[in-house]
Amino acid sequence: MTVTLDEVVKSYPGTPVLDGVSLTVHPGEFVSIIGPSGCGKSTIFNLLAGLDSPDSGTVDAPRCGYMPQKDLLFPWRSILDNTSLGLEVQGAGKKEAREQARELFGVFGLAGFENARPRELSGGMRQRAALLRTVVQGRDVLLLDEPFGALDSLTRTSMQDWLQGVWQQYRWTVLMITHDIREAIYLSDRVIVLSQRPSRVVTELSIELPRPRGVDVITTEDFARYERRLLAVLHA
Ligand SMILES: Nc1ncnc2c1ncn2[C@@H]1O[C@H](COP(=O)(O)OP(=O)(O)OP(=O)(O)O)[C@@H](O)[C@H]1O
Repeated sequence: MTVTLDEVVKSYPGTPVLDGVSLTVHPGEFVSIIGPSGCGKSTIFNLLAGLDSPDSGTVDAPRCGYMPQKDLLFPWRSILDNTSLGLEVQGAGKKEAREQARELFGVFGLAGFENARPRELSGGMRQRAALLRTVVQGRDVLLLDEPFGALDSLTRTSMQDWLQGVWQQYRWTVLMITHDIREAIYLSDRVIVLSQRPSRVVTELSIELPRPRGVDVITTEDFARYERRLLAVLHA
């Protein structure tokens, strides 16, 4: 099912945020949103997740799994119980929820950590656990709000590489917010650039780099060309 925002306008008291934003994400696509700080990226996610409503325009989204910037893992729950929580909230039995989550532990690089507490995990592992919790809920679309924003650059690079690989395998429909142009290019089929607040879509760039992508794609001339185009738009 396709995600669509059509001419969406949204203001908070005294702050016009979205000024007619239109965008589409097709099933199985990986799309990134980049734009200046405060331009309304998280607001778009809140609208898609049904946590807020637009002043005008339409939002048409299937059921979205939302991974917020903070991992929000409960410190007192095991990783298995943290990752099965979303399914339990949706009404699944505890045993069934745990089994479904457990099946993904290998792919998410968490095998053997089922009974660990969040504090025992590295930053990258915590983010993978938060993503696992979102994915296991079986939503049609994943909304990832700066999933790697808080990680150091080496961990971040290996997480991007890992996400590229699992996405290639599962082909989830993903909409991701990032501040990192290279991350957007490396992972996405399409990059959407927003203007300063009140924001509109200024550019959409299709990333036609062959998949699966390895880290060596980052040093290619095609990659550099995409990077230059996005930098030019963002600093126009
Ligand atoms: N619930 C709210 N009530 C009032 N103002 C809000 C609310 N949510 C967001 N805003 C304001 O709306 C603007 C856009 O916020 P939003 O978090 O969507 O931007 P963003 O692009 O995600 O920012 P960043 O890149 O810094 O994470 C900001 O000025 C913010 O202060």
